[in-house]
Amino acid sequence: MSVRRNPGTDLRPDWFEGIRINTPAVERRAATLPVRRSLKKDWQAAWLLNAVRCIDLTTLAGDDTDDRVARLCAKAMQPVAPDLLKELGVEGLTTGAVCVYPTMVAAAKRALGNSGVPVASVATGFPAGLMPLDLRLAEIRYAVDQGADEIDIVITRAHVLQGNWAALYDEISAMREACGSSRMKAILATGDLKSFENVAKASHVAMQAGSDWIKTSTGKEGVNATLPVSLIMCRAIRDYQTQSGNAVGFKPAGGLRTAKDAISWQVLMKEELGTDWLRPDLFRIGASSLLGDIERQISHHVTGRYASAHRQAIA
Ligand SMILES: O=C[C@H](O)COP(=O)(O)O
Repeated sequence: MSVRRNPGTDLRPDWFEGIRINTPAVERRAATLPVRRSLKKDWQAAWLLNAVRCIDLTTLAGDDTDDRVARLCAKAMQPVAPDLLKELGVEGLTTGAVCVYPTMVAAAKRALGNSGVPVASVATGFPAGLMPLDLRLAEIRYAVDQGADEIDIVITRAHVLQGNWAALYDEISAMREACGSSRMKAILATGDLKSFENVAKASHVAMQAGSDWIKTSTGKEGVNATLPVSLIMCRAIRDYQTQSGNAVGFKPAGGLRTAKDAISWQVLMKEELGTDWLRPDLFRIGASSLLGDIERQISHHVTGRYASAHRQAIA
């Protein structure tokens, strides 16, 4: 299967400079999403299983070890108990990827073997990104050498806050080049960007510079993924596709913890971008502790009761 890439474009400020956001309208629209669908039971299970295949199962903690990463990878390869999957008639379900720090990539690759589950590595001085550019690029190359299939970069927030779109474009383009054939997600750290206009413009620049996905947050900002900010980013993806013909993926990350969150974000993708954006090549959910609640709800769907805690996912 050929791997989808966004080739990017030249920097085109004319594609985004005129953007104005009607904040109350965005917030009203986002507020309707969690209640928009009263999903029938069977559909609910299907949406939860789909969320699982789109999760970037993540550990990004200072006390990560090879053993913890190996346990995470075991969960990524078998995210839902086999007896539940059998009842649902589902085989071969894995998460979309695992996401780790660069020094954990080799351990993740070893643990995942030939399962086909990709390894995503954060890089570029995650989470703040305040390192000289040559060191950030070297970190990308290190993660790629270790075997990372995907690289989650962070941007220099100051470039956005100062409206320095050329500097932002050049930085992300250089990162894209350093990624080589590994696909790149650009983390905008939207909680740091001060306005919806900045989020929209940074989304456009990141896509023009060749990001394969745009991602909301590191999980370490004061405010991480929200539905209003995700709506802004999805509309930027839609506009960029109209302007350039290229499809770019979306990854909300940070603070997504419940099965209800997983469904709300999928409703957003379906309504704003269409069903192509419910597949792992165009949609990922970055989460360290979402899978447990999803498995709980799937278990309830299959057995009619909630399983005891020891049966639930570590993540
Ligand atoms: O990219 C993924 C995020 O770091 C995960 O954030 P979380 O720990 O709030 O789920």
